[in-house]
Amino acid sequence: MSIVKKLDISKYLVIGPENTKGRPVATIIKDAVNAGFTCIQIRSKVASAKELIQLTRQAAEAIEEAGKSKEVALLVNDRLDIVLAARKEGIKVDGIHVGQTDIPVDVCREYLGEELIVGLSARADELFEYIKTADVSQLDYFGVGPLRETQTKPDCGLGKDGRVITRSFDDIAKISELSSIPVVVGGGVKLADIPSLAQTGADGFFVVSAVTEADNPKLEATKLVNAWNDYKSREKCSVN
Ligand SMILES: Cc1ncc(COP(=O)(O)OP(=O)(O)O)c(N)n1
Ligand SMILES: Cc1ncsc1CCOP(=O)(O)O
Ligand SMILES: [Mg+2]
Repeated sequence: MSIVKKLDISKYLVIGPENTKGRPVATIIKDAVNAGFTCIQIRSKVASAKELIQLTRQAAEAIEEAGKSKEVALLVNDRLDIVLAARKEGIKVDGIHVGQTDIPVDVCREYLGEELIVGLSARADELFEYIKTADVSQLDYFGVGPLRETQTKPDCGLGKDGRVITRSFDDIAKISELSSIPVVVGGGVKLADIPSLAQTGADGFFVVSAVTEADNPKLEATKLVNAWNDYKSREKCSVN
């Protein structure tokens, strides 16, 4: 089965070398995947193309070493060229995440085909209307946020008036209900937020610093995974 059909964005790590306090990106990815993270995105605003390809290779190897290549998707942020170059080198990379001002979704789809993943950050302004009306025919999921302002991406959620629009748990519940494709929520998400986020009906959470800046990334990743899974298994019991 292609990875796009079993895409799991419930526990999603976004990571680059600028986030890790000097520690190897691949080691933190391996820790996160072993802890139960289900999706990894390589995101760097400072790495060169060559470095991004190398990071993608190391990430793919880390996922492989954890024995999770068939279920954990590896995406690259922004850079269609890196996805294509990495795949040409035989690296198992599964798709791309783009934002509203990045390469258009239809171009990504044209180059990546139907078997790879294309994720898109939802707009900040008029978000409810956007989620209701956006063309999602070539998309696999929406990234939504921020829950709160974050130093990792200070421009996240910037509205037309130059102010950051944060999302309440009620907003996220509404967005999750309105969206016809899966929704993953990030931006300032910490361990204490996971139970409330899991209750919103969102398909998952994404984090950078909660894992990448932790003294013990594996322990923090495990706590995040357990918090999400605990809520979801309790929810399942109460339905059955
Ligand atoms: C899962 C996920 N959601 C949103 C984003 C933000 O993407 P974008 O708006 O393009 O901003 P940059 O990450 O490129 O700064 C994301 N990367 N991942
Ligand atoms: C990549 C990205 N996109 C929206 S917020 C963000 C960064 C979130 O970082 P953190 O989890 O450290 O707040
Ligand atoms: Mg982007």
